[in-house]
Amino acid sequence: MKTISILGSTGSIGTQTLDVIRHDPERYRVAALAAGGNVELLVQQALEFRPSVVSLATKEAAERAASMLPDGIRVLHGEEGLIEAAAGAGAELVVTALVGSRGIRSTIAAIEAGAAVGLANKETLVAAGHLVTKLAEARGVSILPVDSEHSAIFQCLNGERRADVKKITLTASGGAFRDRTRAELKDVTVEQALAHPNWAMGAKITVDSATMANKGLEVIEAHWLYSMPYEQIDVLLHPESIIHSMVEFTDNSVIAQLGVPDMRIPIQYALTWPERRPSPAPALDLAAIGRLHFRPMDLERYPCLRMAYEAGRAGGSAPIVFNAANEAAVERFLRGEIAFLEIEDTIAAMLDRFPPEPVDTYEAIAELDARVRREVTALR
Ligand SMILES: NC(=O)C1=CN([C@@H]2O[C@H](COP(=O)(O)OP(=O)(O)OC[C@H]3O[C@@H](n4cnc5c(N)ncnc54)[C@H](OP(=O)(O)O)[C@@H]3O)[C@@H](O)[C@H]2O)C=CC1
Ligand SMILES: CC(=O)[C@@H](O)[C@H](O)COP(=O)(O)O
Ligand SMILES: [Mn+2]
Repeated sequence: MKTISILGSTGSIGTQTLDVIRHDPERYRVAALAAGGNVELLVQQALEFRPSVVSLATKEAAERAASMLPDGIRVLHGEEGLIEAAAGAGAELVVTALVGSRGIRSTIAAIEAGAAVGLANKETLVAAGHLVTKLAEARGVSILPVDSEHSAIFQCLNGERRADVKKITLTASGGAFRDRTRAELKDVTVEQALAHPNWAMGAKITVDSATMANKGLEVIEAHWLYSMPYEQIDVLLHPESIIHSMVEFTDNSVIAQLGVPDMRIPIQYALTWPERRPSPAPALDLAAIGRLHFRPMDLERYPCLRMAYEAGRAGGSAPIVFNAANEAAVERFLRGEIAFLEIEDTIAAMLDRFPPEPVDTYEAIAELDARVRREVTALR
């Protein structure tokens, strides 16, 4: 039986992780669940899975949850509650499914406690990849990718020698606007940006898919997870999201991982690795799909991806600035305060305003992240 804590249990990844657990209940015990403000769903999950710790974002939310839960469950809140859920509930594996850079601190806490990490929160590696990978190595802790592309690469690299890898290729669906020109992006609405063609995900990542910032974050995530130079990380448009990513070797052999676009497959692999188990997700039927399509990536069409490559290559503070500017701009877009194309303008402005410099501690990352957010909020 594996003991698991889930940070962000009420979100898209969190609820699908619980679905994987529900499908194979003898194998898992849930140690802790942490969420933001969705008290009703968290309480429902706690009554079903009986963790010893739950945490919510605020004291008020935690008090409301406590009034609905039995005495045996400790109800915590805020950053301290998150850290306790990550590090104090005895989990062997912590699934990090918070959205955004607020996931960094609790991921570090899980690693410091010696727990393996099922990493969905890609912003952690984008902003703190240099610290988190070093810490995980020092503690002998595995970071198991949940992100579908990185799970695919993880599976393709199984048993291979790193020296034999020529390049990795991340596939990109193109998101909600894959068939629009840049001119056609001027007046797109929030509702249109949230209509991802293949995946049902949280709002922030769905907008990131539409701007291609998601693939930019994933390029940086792959750089840290697989110690891969940016020159050896490619992106290929693949509208069907059936090939989740691939690895090309020195002999020009290419190994790809395929499956239906259902996150329960990569989530489950992070939970069961190195074993495989029957999945609640449907099987892939290539004959029914018939054809798969591919298009080259155009960095002029997708400046967010170009800026992510540049920020990743520059290193130091640049990916932190890219990530914080993107998060704050997407929040503003979702609130209707800025237009879709102003997301990329905001990132460009922040990368100009904050030239790359070394950032070597978690505290310095958090401080820079907050400064960039303040600047974005103050724009216009
Ligand atoms: N969804 C997907 O298919 C994929 C997601 N990812 C990555 O996984 C991460 C999660 O994405 P996704 O599940 O889509 O996001 P969602 O928005 O669906 O879920 C976010 C979760 O974070 C919780 N949360 C928000 N604020 C706080 C807070 N202050 N304290 C504690 N918890 C908080 C939310 O709680 P509440 O709802 O209760 O407020 C919710 O449980 C992201 O980094 C994303 O990029 C990667 C690959 C695929
Ligand atoms: C499911 C998953 O891993 C997402 O990150 C997905 O990759 C988003 O799709 P895009 O390829 O459109 O970014
Ligand atoms: Mn992905």
